[in-house]
Amino acid sequence: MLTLDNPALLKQACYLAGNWSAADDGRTFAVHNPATGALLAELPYMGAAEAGRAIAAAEAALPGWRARSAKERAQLLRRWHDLMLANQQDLARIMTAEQGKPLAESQGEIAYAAGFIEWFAEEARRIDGDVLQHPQADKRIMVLKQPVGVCAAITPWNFPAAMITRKAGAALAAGCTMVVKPASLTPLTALALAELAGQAGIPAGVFSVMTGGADAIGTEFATNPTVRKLSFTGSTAVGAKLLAQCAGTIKKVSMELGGNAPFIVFDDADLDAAVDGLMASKFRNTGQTCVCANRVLVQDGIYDAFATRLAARMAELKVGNGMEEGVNQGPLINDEAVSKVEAHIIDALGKGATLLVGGKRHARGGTYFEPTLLGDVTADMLVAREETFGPLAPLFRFTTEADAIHMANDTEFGLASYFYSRDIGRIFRVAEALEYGMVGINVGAFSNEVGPFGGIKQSGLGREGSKYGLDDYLELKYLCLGGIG
Ligand SMILES: NC(=O)C1=CN([C@@H]2O[C@H](COP(=O)(O)OP(=O)(O)OC[C@H]3O[C@@H](n4cnc5c(N)ncnc54)[C@H](OP(=O)(O)O)[C@@H]3O)[C@@H](O)[C@H]2O)C=CC1
Ligand SMILES: O=C(O)CCCC(=O)O
Repeated sequence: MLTLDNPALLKQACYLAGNWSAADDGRTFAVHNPATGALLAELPYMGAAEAGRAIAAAEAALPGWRARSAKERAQLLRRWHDLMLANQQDLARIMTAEQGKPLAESQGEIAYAAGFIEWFAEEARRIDGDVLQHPQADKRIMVLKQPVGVCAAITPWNFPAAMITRKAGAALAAGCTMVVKPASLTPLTALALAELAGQAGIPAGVFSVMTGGADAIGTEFATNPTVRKLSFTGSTAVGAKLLAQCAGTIKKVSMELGGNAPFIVFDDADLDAAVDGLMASKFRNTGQTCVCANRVLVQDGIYDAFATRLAARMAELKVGNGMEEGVNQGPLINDEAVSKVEAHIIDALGKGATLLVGGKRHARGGTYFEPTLLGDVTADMLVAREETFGPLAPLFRFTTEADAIHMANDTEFGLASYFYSRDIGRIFRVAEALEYGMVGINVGAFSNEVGPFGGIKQSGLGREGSKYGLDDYLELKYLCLGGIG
């Protein structure tokens, strides 16, 4: 049983056009706690018809929302942010219950998620146009920035709050309206955020959250001509499908997809700092993050020392129910996630890797898994190519800087990368050579509302958060004014 200070935050309905609604046919699906298997809620299993109505409500709300002054929109966003922080403990409890991450991480994610709303409330006031010099003296060029219009978003289960606010904060600040479909595994945090948006005074239809059939809702979002932009965070396969579907109505898209992050430790690195950085990067959310280190590349001269220090730190990790005090590794999200980690370990050991720590399902049962360290991992193993999305750190050995850059870039993905070095020349050379949207240099965690988050290659399109994140929700309009002279 989930105990909350404000039980009204635990929803059993969807928030469409400002009303709490059931599916048209009354169908529901169950949401379970991955730590215990307990049933948390039965939620509406909606489809294309309800998605079409949510989009129509977002269209109806658009003229009023975009006509408000930037200051008014900013004030409402600010109120939403404040309510998120006022309800931080309950939101974190809901998140840990449905997602499994330790409560401290959930509390951190609520603060991170609220940070995007606060940031875009501030940025809303600075959506300024431009006046440019025309090549002819009697004319002027003006550039206006206007909201894209109705937006839709599909979000994943690994960050149930922040992946919504990073999109919705920018959309609402720009003057767009938005319909969100959260992951079916973690919809309760999203619905609690919708409750708070309503309490903040964000008008009906400006922000809606609907749950149900991913394929039907996704197809409606991607093909309905009223939707002018679709923003997606999730797997590359689903992102590619949505991108193709969006082509029919030439929508703007933002895609934040899978990664295969290299974490490079050079001989000249501060080893303790590198171990700290890897622990932060690899084991955040039990390894279920698209920016988690997926391949740890370690230079020959410090390979053994790094492996020994890392193994000692990993042995300290406490696996358990995220609601328990002191736990820093929760369960994996489901059985498929466990199977993928197991498959990567079995494949690597079969091809010559060595097991240094962990390696199997945790004695607690369920979807708990032992934090695992593998040595002597090579490019022919599955873990070199695929995102593990679990608590597995594979160590690859390299000799030269050129080898490290080649190995790091040898993937179709380009989201996050990390390296540790104290040589300033190397820092510039390697940072410029890495084919990634984000590079952590002597840091293992870089996510915040100010930095532009996003990837290249098959990791996606567009940037979220930061002063650049608003651009994805704005259109430029060119006005040419004559007859001045
Ligand atoms: N970039 C990232 O942050 C993430 C990457 N991943 C990667 O993807 C792998 C698989 O995770 P998974 O949860 O299956 O990711 P998915 O891409 O399947 O799910 C992400 C979101 O997309 C929705 N979705 C699923 N199928 C469709 C569809 N046909 N049309 C429209 N929307 C759809 C899901 O809805 P529903 O939940 O209802 O199925 C969910 O809201 C992970 O192991 C990881 O490697 C996963 C999550 C986040
Ligand atoms: O895995 C993800 O897609 C969420 C990104 C986490 C972050 O914002 O750091």
